Amino acid sequence: MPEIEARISLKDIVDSTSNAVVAVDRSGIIVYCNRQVEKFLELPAGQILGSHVKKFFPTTGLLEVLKDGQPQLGCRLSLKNCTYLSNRNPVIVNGQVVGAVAVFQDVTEIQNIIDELTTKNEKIRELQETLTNILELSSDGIVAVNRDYIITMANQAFASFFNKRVDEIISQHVKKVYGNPIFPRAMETGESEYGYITSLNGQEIIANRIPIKKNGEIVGALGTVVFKKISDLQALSEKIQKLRSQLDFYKGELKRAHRFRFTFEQIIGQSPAFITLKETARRVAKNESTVLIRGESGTGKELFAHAIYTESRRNRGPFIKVNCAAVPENLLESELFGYKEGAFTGAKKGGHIGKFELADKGVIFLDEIGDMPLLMQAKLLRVLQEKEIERLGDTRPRRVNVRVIAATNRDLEEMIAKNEFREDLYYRINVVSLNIPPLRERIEDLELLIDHFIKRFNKQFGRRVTGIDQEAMVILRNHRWPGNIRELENVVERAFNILEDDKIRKEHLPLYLQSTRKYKGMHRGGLHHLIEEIEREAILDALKACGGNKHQAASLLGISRAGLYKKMNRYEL
Ligand SMILES: Nc1ncnc2c1ncn2[C@@H]1O[C@H](COP(=O)(O)OP(=O)(O)OP(=O)(O)O)[C@@H](O)[C@H]1O
Repeated sequence: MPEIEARISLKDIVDSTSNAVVAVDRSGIIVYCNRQVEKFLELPAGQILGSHVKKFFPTTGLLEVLKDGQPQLGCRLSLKNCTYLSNRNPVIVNGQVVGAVAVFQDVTEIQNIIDELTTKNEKIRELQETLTNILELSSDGIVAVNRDYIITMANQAFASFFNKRVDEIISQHVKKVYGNPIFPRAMETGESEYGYITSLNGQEIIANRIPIKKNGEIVGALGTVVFKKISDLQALSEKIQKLRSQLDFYKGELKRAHRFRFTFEQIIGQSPAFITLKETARRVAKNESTVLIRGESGTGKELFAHAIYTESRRNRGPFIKVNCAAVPENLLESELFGYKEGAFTGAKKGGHIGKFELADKGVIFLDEIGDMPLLMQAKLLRVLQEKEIERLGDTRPRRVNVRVIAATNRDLEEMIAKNEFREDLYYRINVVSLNIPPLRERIEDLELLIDHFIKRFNKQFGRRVTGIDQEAMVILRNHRWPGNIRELENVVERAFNILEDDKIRKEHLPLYLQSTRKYKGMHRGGLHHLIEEIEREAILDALKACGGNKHQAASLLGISRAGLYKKMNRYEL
């Protein structure tokens, strides 16, 4: 020992520690500092010794230690962005405090670690709170177990299956809480299972079980109850089914609406009366009034109804068409107003939405309103007045926001006189009336219309037909056009099917239009055969001109409907 003392002084030892050491005398004057202090203050000892300690360490506690003789241990202080732990002790000689010494240790790194841990702890606490919130907000029952089937986490929705609180089931073995543990498979195979049916406390449920893995090893499992009652699922499935069929319907209607979305620009006609009519219709489109469109068959009533809808504020809503003449009388009510599930035998499950409900916020187009049975007319009137419908078999009224556009080719005034049409309904729907003139009354539009159809069929057939020759034009101009524009459209389409060059000529027109053709074919089977051939072709043409409507075709041909059916049978049409 004495030898070591000779070679290593006490100063050398104190200088070698990583701690800084400062000693003051009774009056606080620095009498000693080691090399760490010189380094820290970046001054040589000569400039430190003899100065008052406050000069270099303004917050020092050494003066207090000098005063009360009590050591101060483990004090934390910050100097030059570093954190130090300081132990301050009095220097006592002969029972008297003759000075004080402070030893500082740089703990910045430790402090940084502590700070980091504190922040992490805070984050963990926040995460825990979020998780607890999620668990409690979820209406699905959630439970987690560890490898030993001890419940480590659960929410109230799950605990409620057993009429318990969460804290009563946490840390319990699953078997203690409920008889049939739902986890073994997930725990053993490590595979998730979704949507399996099981029972929990006597209640049939649909659940998922998912293994919890850590570093590839199964450490537990998570169970979630998706449906508390199977009946919930059935109700949901029915709802989806219903929505799906509604969606299909809407898709179809949307397609139709896109296909047939007509504007006034597409309604061809330059005759003065027609221009005035279009202007009136445009104006009418902007308000909400019910519109009655009148005109012979094929004059473009539906086209006008569409254009009014397209130009109206309701054009983002649906356009729903009902052909009152085409729907059998006994089905018209359910077609218009829908029915409730079980309303009658054969009623669809989930009921059926009527056209009025489907047209909500849009337009309903009641075509051939003159053919609506009287009983339905009364029901329609009530809906128009009350703006509410009742589904068949349902007493709950449902509000509908629908604009009505009706059309007919019948003489409603005459029908009223014969008690075939209700006068009150007539006044309800006849708020604004648009009369579309037949083609023969605006024959000046014929050429324009033919041009329009030629362009359309050129596109459709990929042809380059340039027009119609003079002879054919004269024939068409002299025709009475009982089938109106529809008939003309069919005549042009028929010509496209037979012509080979670029002009429509007389021979491309249907037989009933070309008066000379009758005599061809005499040689083939005599007069009787010829008459039959002409009759057959005339029926075909009339049907085409009337879009397949037999009632109209019969009146076009000037025969009864029964007569038309007979002839159609005979010619196997
Ligand atoms: N002004 C027109 N311009 C162009 N095409 C027209 C015009 N008017 C009618 N059409 C066409 O004629 C055909 C018949 O029109 P629409 O169905 O609108 O007649 P409608 O009066 O409603 O017939 P119906 O009384 O038989 O129901 C449609 O193909 C339509 O596109």
